[in-house]
Amino acid sequence: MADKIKDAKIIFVVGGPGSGKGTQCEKVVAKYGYTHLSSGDLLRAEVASGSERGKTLQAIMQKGELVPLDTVLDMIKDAMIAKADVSKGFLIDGYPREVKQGEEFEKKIGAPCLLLYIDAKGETMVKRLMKRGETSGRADDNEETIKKRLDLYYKATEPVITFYTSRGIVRKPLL
Ligand SMILES: Nc1ncnc2c1ncn2[C@@H]1O[C@H](COP(=O)(O)OP(=O)(O)O)[C@@H](O)[C@H]1O
Ligand SMILES: Nc1ncnc2c1ncn2[C@H]1C[C@H](O)[C@@H](COP(=O)(O)OP(=O)(O)O)O1
Ligand SMILES: [Mg+2]
Repeated sequence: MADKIKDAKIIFVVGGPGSGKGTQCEKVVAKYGYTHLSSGDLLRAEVASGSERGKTLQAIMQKGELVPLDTVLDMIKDAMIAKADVSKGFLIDGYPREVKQGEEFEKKIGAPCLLLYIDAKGETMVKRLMKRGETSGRADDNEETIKKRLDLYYKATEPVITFYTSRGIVRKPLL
């Protein structure tokens, strides 16, 4: 099964919470026809299913913490395999959240050819998320959780940008 995605074109899309990852991915999909897979969307679908695993995930996400690496990586891998026959390439949005996630992805699936870094100022991200929270219904779009997500982004996810910059595959789209 995993053979199906062995040579897939992989683009990581990384940025802070509310930086506009999902918004930019939709534009890339419209222009290039790649398959958009958001780790957050996959996790929220599991929560919406009402499963026991979904309940555990919901509690973690509500606190603004990262769910276990194996859970999110398995979900992405399954979603990639399901689309392998029709996909021209994959936009992996919201992953890796920490360097270790990138390393495990490369071991189990393959290497990215590009990392799109969606950059935004902290205050912009907070403003956008508070606004999104008015209608998103997301349990994590509230002031307290937003602060934790932002702290975690700077601590755990920014090193991902540094890691892939040294490999020369980071591009920052001009928005
Ligand atoms: N370039 C932009 N300018 C203004 N608002 C934006 C921009 N990009 C995204 N937004 C808004 O900011 C919020 C977060 O965007 P989203 O794409 O959901 O980010 P992420 O997936 O990174 O959390 C959304 O409400 C979106 O409409
Ligand atoms: N790669 C990943 N590893 C661990 N947890 C993840 C993850 N991607 C998403 N999550 C969990 C924790 C996040 O705070 C939550 C929402 O993710 P998201 O939809 O990508 O949100 P954001 O608006 O912060 O970009 O889901
Ligand atoms: Mg998103």
